[in-house]
Amino acid sequence: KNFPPGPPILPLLGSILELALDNPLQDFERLRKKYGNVYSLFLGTRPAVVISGLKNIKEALVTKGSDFSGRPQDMFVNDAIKTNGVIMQDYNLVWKEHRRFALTTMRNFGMGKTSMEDRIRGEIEYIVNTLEKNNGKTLSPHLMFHNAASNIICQVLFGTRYEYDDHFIREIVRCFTENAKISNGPWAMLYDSIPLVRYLPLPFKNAFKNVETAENLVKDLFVEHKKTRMSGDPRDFVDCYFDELDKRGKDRSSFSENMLTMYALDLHFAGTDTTSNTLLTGFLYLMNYPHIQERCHQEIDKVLQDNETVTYDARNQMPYMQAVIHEVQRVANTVPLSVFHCTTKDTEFMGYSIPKGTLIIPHLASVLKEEGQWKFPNEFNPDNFLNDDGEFVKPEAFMPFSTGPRVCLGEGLARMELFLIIVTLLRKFKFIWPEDAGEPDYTFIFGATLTPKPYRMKIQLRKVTCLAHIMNWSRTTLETEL
Ligand code: HEM
Repeated sequence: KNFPPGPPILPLLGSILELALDNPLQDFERLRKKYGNVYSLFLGTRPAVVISGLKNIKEALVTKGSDFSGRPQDMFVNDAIKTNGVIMQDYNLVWKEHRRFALTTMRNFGMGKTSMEDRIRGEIEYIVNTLEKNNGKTLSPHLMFHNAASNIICQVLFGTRYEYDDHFIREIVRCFTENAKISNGPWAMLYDSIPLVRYLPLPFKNAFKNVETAENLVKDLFVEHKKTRMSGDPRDFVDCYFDELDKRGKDRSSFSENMLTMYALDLHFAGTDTTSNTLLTGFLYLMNYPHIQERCHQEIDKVLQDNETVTYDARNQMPYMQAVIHEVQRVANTVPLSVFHCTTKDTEFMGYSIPKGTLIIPHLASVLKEEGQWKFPNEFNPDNFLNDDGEFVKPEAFMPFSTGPRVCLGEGLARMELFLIIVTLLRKFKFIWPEDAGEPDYTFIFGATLTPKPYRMKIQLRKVTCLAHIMNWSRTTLETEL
């Protein structure tokens, strides 16, 4: 009663036939135009409310944050991850304690401070090496960026990085890629809509096996950590968690080794595809808007001059670069439907009644292109983030990390990664759309995150202007020649 309007509901299927399974984003937009910024859908027998537009998303996720910050608990994805970890944890003490722990830990490790920067810069050296080896040639950057994002989060979690053919990382990536596909596909939909099928040996069982495989791999790492850790002198996130377990003694509240296993996998999953897909989108646009890339080069050269390292602080002197990176995130639209929320109690919203346990889909994509919020909603244009004086400004509608109590926990880390990687690479290289590549395709492959279609980029070392750069360039060029 008084539930938001929506398309007709079929028995068992609900309104699922309204959505194209391979990419429902256009359907979400079509339904928004027909039923308004707050409308309902039935995913099988499960009621859901889709919320679009800045005003409504803010009202739900911020103003009524405690009513709207739950997570659904009886879906395929919960059973697959056994409801440990933080991403799918309900709005409860376990979530609160673990979220606070991660934020404090990452801050102490330098979330916004130098040591986190060093971890990121260390990984950037590997990207630079790869690009230098390909000077004058073309390469496909997908694996390179994926590996870099994965390694940065591995450095934070486990204090180590991995070559891409390493068994550990290959298996983790395989498990998550397969599970992301199963979670977004028809088997998960069937699992969620018709509870009886859950007991049948259908392909979704593979997802449970994959989670077990990933858990066992991480548990092996914990064994190693326990052998070498020094209590009170943590090297990484896992050590910090063990210190926390020691500190809590018998009264561990929600902290446990099982929880850590899924938590580590959660953070790795959340921090890899998101960041790497944003980077891929960034370089796709920078190559095809050479005048924007050229302006980035000019600002970087002017601000950094012959400073050897790129620091995160330098962003405050680079309004244009900041605008470009934010614009990349706006068009990348990496997590278009956020992570699904759930109402924690019966609540009133925009004149509608929404019962406790209703699935909430924050349609972030609608805000990132909302008419009236942006100067150029449908263009790639850094002016969206610059005022008339050329200063960087961030409109309220910039919410690729979502908003409210559930806002992305890795936002600080992700922003630092994007700035350091993009600026360091643009400082050293020019990225060119290959002559034989045809027209660029800006459409995305739909999944838990949006991925740009595969592309190649041509690498050209820039004519270097400062001494530190010349020295560095000569050494690496010489090494390559040798
Ligand atoms: C460009 C990169 C990234 C984007 C666009 C992004 C976006 C998002 C979004 C939209 C959500 C859902 C928020 C909600 O439920 O309302 C989220 C949640 C989350 N993100 Fe990110 N993210 C990024 C990078 C990262 C990184 C690097 C980490 C790892 C440290 C991370 C960890 C998480 C976690 C743990 C959550 C769940 C938070 C909770 O449920 O309380 N993310 N992210």
